[in-house]
Amino acid sequence: MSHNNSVNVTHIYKQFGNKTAVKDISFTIKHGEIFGLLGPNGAGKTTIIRMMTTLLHQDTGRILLNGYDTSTQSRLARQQFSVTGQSAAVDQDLTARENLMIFGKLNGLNHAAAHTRTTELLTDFDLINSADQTLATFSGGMRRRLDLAISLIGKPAILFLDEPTTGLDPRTRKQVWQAVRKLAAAGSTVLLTTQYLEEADHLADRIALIDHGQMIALGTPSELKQQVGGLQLRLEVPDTQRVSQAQQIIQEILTLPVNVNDRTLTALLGNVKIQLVTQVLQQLQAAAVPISNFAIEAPTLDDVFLKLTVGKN
Ligand SMILES: Nc1ncnc2c1ncn2[C@@H]1O[C@H](COP(=O)(O)OP(=O)(O)OP(=O)(O)O)[C@@H](O)[C@H]1O
Repeated sequence: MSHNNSVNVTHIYKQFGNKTAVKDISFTIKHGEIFGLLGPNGAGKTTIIRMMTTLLHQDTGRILLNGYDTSTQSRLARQQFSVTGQSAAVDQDLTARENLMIFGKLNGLNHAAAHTRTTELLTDFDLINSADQTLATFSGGMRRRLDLAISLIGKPAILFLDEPTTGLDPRTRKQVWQAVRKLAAAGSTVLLTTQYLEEADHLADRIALIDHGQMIALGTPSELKQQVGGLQLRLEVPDTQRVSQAQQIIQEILTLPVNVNDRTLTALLGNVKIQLVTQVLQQLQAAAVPISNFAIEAPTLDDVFLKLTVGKN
């Protein structure tokens, strides 16, 4: 069956008693896309995922996974996905290969098919050289890669990935990111929930920001950052006597508000042409205003998160 979108979520609502946990959420995810679902604690992410994975019924609205309705065709919908949690039910005393073989058979593969798939996954996740070691000897990163491999044994079209790198060091985190990218490149659709905005920034093609059960932003990481105001100019004038002169020069050229904090001047550049910044530097030099620090900074997803969700919780 072929469908334009891998996931279609349309106007879903969920109420617990008199608390509306999810309010009119809609989004689509394309085949092979990595989609990030972000939001502060209690925003409604888990409730959305539970409805998408058929563990909970939405009150109204519709969820289609590869065209199958999670409410009316739940068995077929369930065949479309796999869920990777923070702790897969693996056996510490068995080797990586043995664990994969067991899950292969649990997924209905015969011995030969389970063997082939196990070797494929061990290779894909760079575990082939440690395949016959027991999990007790595995590092956190190796364990996480094995968890991912296990959730892929039945070749799911859609993968729900919950906090895949929590507790991992930066190096092993990057290994997991690489494995996820490889997966999506091979055509799997990935729905990622994470507390690390940097992770979503690196991995997700698009991000939905949820707060109080509602979608408050949806876009690529760079589109979301644009909402904060794009690039920011920051410069420092060491001589406090000259700060207001510098502020005036910058304001005149950029025709933008310039904030002053002690010796540091900042201005959100918005749609201002970057060439104008060169003029700022030339004018400051012509006026003999010394500068001790200069930067043009891109906002981070943290800035987006703070701007769009702060004060509402
Ligand atoms: N079974 C339930 N009964 C009553 N209230 C619930 C239930 N499940 C969730 N809620 C409430 O719904 C809201 C959304 O919760 P949810 O767990 O979906 O948030 P979350 O975004 O996953 O949060 P976190 O990041 O902390 O896991 C919260 O206010 C929560 O208390």
